[in-house]
Amino acid sequence: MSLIVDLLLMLIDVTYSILCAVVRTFLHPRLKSIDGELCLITGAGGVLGRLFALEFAKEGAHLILWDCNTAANEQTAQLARKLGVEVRTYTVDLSKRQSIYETAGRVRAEVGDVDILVNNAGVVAGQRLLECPDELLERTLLVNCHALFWMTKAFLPQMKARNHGHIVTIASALGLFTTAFVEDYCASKFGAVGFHESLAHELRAENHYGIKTTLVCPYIIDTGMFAGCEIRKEIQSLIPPLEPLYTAQ
Ligand SMILES: NC(=O)C1=CN([C@@H]2O[C@H](COP(=O)(O)OP(=O)(O)OC[C@H]3O[C@@H](n4cnc5c(N)ncnc54)[C@H](OP(=O)(O)O)[C@@H]3O)[C@@H](O)[C@H]2O)C=CC1
Ligand SMILES: CC1=C(/C=C/C(C)=C/C=C/C(C)=C/C=O)C(C)(C)CCC1
Repeated sequence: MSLIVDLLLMLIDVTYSILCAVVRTFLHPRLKSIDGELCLITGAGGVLGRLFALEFAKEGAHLILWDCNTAANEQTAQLARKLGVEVRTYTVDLSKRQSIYETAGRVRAEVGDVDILVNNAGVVAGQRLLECPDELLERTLLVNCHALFWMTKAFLPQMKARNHGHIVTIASALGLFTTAFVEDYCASKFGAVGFHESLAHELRAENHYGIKTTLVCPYIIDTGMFAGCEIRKEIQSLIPPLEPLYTAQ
């Protein structure tokens, strides 16, 4: 009996979500202007991070780009500068709390208050749990989940003081449901989703309506991060990987 009720509830939920998506296809939500805003993107040397940087730059936002890969981060910066915005790059290890706090201090001193924070950097161990070195499993939690605490502690106070800001969490569909062999990733992304939801509640409870939050939970994107990941052959063509540019836009 409870299985039938569960199935019915799921059907109502899915139907409602599809209806909302159809309505949004025709009635686009109002876009807010980010012209002149200061936007910090983590993992900006990666595939999605670079595309986010370029999309934000096209809208006139100035950029602060963070990545552990200095060369890739600089490449993103060069591409963004061609679009006429100011860009600063910082090399940082998001798996280390001290590295985050030190770099955040430099940003506050050298550039000023961040308006939009895009927590995009992410990693996956990519090995079976029992064969995976402990450090690699730990790193996934540190980068995908713990870093959200430290980034928010570093930049939310100035947002609260101005009642202005936006915190974007790039989580994953694997923060909403699970599949096999990605225990570290699922644990970290479920953590990211929980973090986002609690933070959104906090901002509402404190009447900080000028600070927005956005949670992004994409399915597999064609960036190479999940290159070996395949779904059942029968449904592969029905749900192909997402295009990186489509996802960023
Ligand atoms: N690709 C996919 O299928 C999906 C991805 N996502 C999420 O989207 C986000 C972006 O993914 P994607 O663009 O594919 O990944 P990429 O690997 O292309 O980009 C991630 C970037 O983050 C950097 N990075 C990794 N670890 C650290 C660290 N400790 N400190 C600082 N920077 C670091 C990487 O540097 P380096 O390359 O040197 O490690 C890289 O430049 C991630 O959060 C991911 O979980 C969500 C759903 C699906
Ligand atoms: C869509 C879908 C499925 C597979 C989902 C997968 C495999 C998602 C992987 C997401 C990743 C790797 C995200 C990275 O952040 C199932 C379970 C077959 C059931 C049918 C719907």
